[in-house]
Amino acid sequence: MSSSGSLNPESDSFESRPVFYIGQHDSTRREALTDDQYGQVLSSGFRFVTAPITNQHFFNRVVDLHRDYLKEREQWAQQQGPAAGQQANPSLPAPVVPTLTDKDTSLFPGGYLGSLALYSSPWIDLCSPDPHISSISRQVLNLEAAYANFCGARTIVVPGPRQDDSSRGIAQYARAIREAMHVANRANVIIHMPMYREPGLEEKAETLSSIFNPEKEPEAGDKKEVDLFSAWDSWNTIRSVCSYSMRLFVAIRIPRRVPEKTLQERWFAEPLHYLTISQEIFQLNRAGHPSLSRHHQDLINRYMRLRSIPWLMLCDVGPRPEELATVSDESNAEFPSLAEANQALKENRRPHMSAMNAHVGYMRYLERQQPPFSAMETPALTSFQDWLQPPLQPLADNLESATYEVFEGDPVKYDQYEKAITEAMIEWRELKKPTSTATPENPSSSELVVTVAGAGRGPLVSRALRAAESTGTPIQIWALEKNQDAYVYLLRKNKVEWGNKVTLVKTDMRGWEGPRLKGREDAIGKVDILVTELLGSFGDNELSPECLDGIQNHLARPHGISIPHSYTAHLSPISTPRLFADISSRVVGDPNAFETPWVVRLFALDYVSQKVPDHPRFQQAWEFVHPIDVLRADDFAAVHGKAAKYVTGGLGSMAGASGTNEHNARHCHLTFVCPTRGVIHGLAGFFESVLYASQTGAGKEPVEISILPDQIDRKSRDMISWFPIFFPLKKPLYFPQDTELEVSMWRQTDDAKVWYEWLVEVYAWVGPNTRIKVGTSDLHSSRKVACLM
Ligand SMILES: C[S@@+](CC[C@H](N)C(=O)[O-])C[C@H]1O[C@@H](n2cnc3c(N)ncnc32)[C@H](O)[C@@H]1O
Repeated sequence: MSSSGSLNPESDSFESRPVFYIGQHDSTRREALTDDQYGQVLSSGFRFVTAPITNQHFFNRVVDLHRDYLKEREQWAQQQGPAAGQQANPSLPAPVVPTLTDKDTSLFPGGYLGSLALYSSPWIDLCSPDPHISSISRQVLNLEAAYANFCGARTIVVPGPRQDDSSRGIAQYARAIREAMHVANRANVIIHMPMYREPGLEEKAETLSSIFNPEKEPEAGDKKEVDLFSAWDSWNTIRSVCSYSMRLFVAIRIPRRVPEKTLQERWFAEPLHYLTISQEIFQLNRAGHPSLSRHHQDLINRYMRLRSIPWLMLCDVGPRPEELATVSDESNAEFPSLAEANQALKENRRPHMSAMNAHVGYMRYLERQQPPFSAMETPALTSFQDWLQPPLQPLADNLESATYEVFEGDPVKYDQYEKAITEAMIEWRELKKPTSTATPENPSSSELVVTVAGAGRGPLVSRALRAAESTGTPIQIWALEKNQDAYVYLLRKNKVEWGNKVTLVKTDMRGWEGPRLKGREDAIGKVDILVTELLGSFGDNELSPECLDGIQNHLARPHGISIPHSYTAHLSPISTPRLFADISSRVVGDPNAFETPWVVRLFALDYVSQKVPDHPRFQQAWEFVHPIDVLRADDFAAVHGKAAKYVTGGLGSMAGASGTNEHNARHCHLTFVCPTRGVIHGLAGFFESVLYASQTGAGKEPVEISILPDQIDRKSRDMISWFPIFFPLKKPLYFPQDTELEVSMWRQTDDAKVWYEWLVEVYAWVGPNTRIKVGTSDLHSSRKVACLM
C-alpha cells in the first residue's frame, strides 16, 4: 500500500505529529485480567489496561463488615436502654477494615504490573457525611494504596468526588488523598474528574453510601443550573491540600458537550495524565463506525500539544468482559474456521489475533488527522516548554560561544534589525541630516558613523554592513564587546569576513571613550547610528537602559539614532500550577526561588483575565525611550568624576545612594478583569520594542519586534530569541467570579543593582458600585537575586 509523503516516515516530506497512547478501562471489571486476557486486549490495539486493586470478594467483605457493625450497634442500643447521651458518644468503637488477604485481590508483584494503571475501588465514598462510611472508605483507600505501592504500581487512579456541593465532603476527600499519597509514597496518584458536571453523565455505580443510605433521586424541578467550574474547584481544593505534589495528577472525563474555551484552557494548564473518553461520547457515523464531533477532535488536538502528552483512556468500548471470558484456545487459533481466516485476512492480521477495536481504529485515524508539528514545535523548542531558567546576568557573566550560536539560529530578530538599520540609513539621506564625519573642510560628507555596542560574535555587525551596502551608504563602523572571548572571535571575523572594515574595541560600553574618526584620530567624534541588543524577556531586565545611559553621550545630537528606539514591558496574571509545583520543589535548595523572575517558555498556562474595554489581557507596565536628553548621571559625573558612585546598600536610591539611576526606576498599577473564578500563580511578563520609527512623517509602520502572544505574529512572526518571563507568587491566590486583579510592580534601583517588586490584590464586585478586597499576595522582591550594574 503506498502512503502519502507526509505520512511515510521514509519520505523527505514526512511530517510528524503527537503520538496517541491509548489504554482501555472497563468500569465493570472487578478482577485484574489474566495474562491471556491482557494479551487479547493489547492485540486489539490498546497499549495499556486498567486493573482494580481489589476484587468483588473484598467489596462483599467490607459491605458485610458495615452491615454487621450496624446490627451490633442496634443490639447494643437495645441492651443499654434509651440512654441517648451514651448512644451519641463519639468515642464508641467504629468499624475497622481488616487487612487484605490473597482472596481480596488478583494482583501480585512482577510481570507487567508496572504497566497497568491500577484503579482504586469506585464504591467507596470519602465525602460521605456518615462518619462510619467515610472512615471505612478512607481505610479501604489506604489499604489499596499501600498494596498497590508494595506491588510496584506506577499509577493509582482514584475516582474523584461525585459532586462538588459539599465543601465538607471535598475537604474530607482532599485530606484522605493526602494521606493515601503518604501511604503510597512512590506511586503517582491520579484523580479521575469530569471536565464539568454534565447533566445525564453523573456516575451511577453503587457506593457504600447508596447501599446504606439510599437517597431519593432529585425531582426534575430540583435540577440546578450547571456550574461549569465546580469540578475544577474541587480539584483545586484537592491539589492545594496535597501541597501541589508533583506526584498528583488529574484524569479528565471528556464530556458529551464540549464546554466553552475558558474551561478547556483551565484544564489545559493542569497536570493532565489521562483524557478519558467513554463509549457514550462517541457517535456513530453514516457507515455505523464510532466517531467524535469536530469540537471533540479540536479539544483532543489541543491537549495533545502539551509537552507531557496526556494518555487517552477509552472506557467501556470493549473488548467486552464476555468476549474476554472465552479466551482463545490455542488449538482453535491454529485451526481457525474458514470464515475466521477470511475475516482476519481482510483485517490484515493473523487469525488468532484479536480484531482491531473499532474505537481504537478511529482514534488512530484521528492521530493521523492532527496538524503536523510546526516550525515552532521542533523537539528542541518543545523541550523548553515550562522549563525554568534563571535570567542572564549579562554584565556580571560572559556568554559562551554556544549561547551566541543559539541567538544566531533565529533569523527573525536579525532581519528586523537589518530592516531598521536600512530604513534609518535611507531616511538619514532623505532628510538630509548632517553626518558626524562632516568637517569644515568636507561639510557634506555622507559617511555615517555606526556603532554596534555589545556585538557578541558579530551578527548585527554583518547586518549593519549589509544594510550599508544595499542602501549605498558609506559608513565607518565600530563594534564594542566587553566579553574578552567573544572579542577574539570578532577579531578573527574582521579578518576573514569583514575585510578589516570594522574597528573593534574590547570595552564595557559605559567606559568607551567614543569613536576616533578616520583621518582625525587625535579627536573624539560622535556616533550617528548606535545599534544595541541588550534586551531581556521583560525588555529592561538585562539592564539595557543602564548600559545605554553609559554610552549615549557619544550619540550625535540632535540627529543621532538609537536602534532600538524604545521598548515596553507587559504583564498578564496567569494560572500555571505546574510551575508553582516546580518552584515549590526548589525552595529547599534555593530559598529565593519564589522571588526570582524566571525565563520560561510558558506553555501549560491559563490567562485568567478577559479582554474588556480599557482592560486588555496583556497590559503595558512601562516604557524606556532612547536617547534621553538630560541625564542626572552626567551632572553627577561633571561634579564628582565619571568613576564616582555613592551606594550605601539601602532599599532604593532614597536610602543613601546618589540617585543617578533613579530615572530608570519605574512603577505601574494595572487592573485585570476576571469574569470567572480561578487561581493565579504569578505574572507572565513580555516585551516589545520599536527598533526604528520613521522620522519622515509619511505614516510608515515602525520596525518592531514583539514577544507578546497577541502581537508576535504581526510584528515578528516565528521569532524565538526570547521566551517570556515569569514572576511567581509564593502562595496561589484564589479569586471568585467578577473579580479585578490589581497588579502593582516596581523596577527598583540603588545605583548599583536593579530588581523588581510585585504585589497582587484581589477585589470582588459584590454590588453595582461595591468592591471588596478578598485577597492579597505578599510583596515579592527579587532584590536578593538583583541584576548587578
Ligand atoms: C544579548 S547579547 C547580543 C549579542 C549580539 N549582538 C547578537 O545579537 O547576537 C548582548 C551582548 O552584549 C554584551 N554586553 C552587555 N553589556 C555590555 C556592556 N556594558 N558593554 C559591552 N558589551 C556588553 C554581552 O557580552 C553580549 O555579548
